[in-house]
Amino acid sequence: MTPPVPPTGQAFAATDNNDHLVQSVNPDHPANLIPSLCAKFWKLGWVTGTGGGASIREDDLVYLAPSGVQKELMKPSDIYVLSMAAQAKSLDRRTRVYLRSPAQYKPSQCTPLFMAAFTKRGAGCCIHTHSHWAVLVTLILETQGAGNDREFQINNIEQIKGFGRGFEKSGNLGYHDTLRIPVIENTAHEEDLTEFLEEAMDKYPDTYAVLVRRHGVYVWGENVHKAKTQCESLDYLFQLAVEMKRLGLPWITEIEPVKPTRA
Ligand SMILES: CSC[C@@H](O)[C@@H](O)C(=O)COP(=O)(O)O
Ligand SMILES: [Zn+2]
Repeated sequence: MTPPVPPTGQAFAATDNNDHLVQSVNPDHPANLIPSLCAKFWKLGWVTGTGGGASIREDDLVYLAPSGVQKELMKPSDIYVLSMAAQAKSLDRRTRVYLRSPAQYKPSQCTPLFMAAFTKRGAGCCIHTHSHWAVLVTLILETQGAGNDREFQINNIEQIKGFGRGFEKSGNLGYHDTLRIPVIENTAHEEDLTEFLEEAMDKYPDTYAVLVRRHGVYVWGENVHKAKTQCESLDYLFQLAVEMKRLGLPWITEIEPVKPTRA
């Protein structure tokens, strides 16, 4: 049955809170998957101290975590649900049209940033981490001065093959391709990052991630599997890059594609 859509800008009454949207025995249902993924991400240091999070889109429905909660302890009943179609009809894009809204919480402050990945890239999942490695990479870039601090670049590392070529392109990057991730400056309030994230997406149409200086990273993918594996690949590369910097090794190297020869 299609869930009822509330009029623009209005919330459902508590008695009509569409609880069925977050009730499923399927572990892959977004309302079950967001808590279980965040519990895994917490162990990686990605969603420490209520920071970071994840959102999933399935067709028209977007599933979101509450704001300021311990993301590793969330329950399916804590999850917000909104309709993209109802949202698109809303005159004020800052007014969110929730089909389900747990009364005791507020929705994640990352909501407009997750929505940017869903609307501009058709993503099925977006992950936000406060990983030390992501933050450290932005700090290292900062020391390289204006002009060189707005993009992370790395090439000739096997894990780069963990990334898709780009939006609406098939296949993955190759070993010799350069992975480029834009960096935006942090703002006092999470939602104020939205216009800068969208600007970076326009400037880098093929990127699946945007770094936020001294804050973390947003990573998306066409489905949960791709968002998660791209986020893992990126975290691996960020950690490697920090260690390479410590060892005085460059992130970009001029290695000509060579045919391996037998000894
Ligand atoms: C540790 S507070 C972090 C928040 O300000 C924000 O950056 C964040 O990532 C999570 O926001 P939230 O609204 O709790 O989902
Ligand atoms: Zn954050």
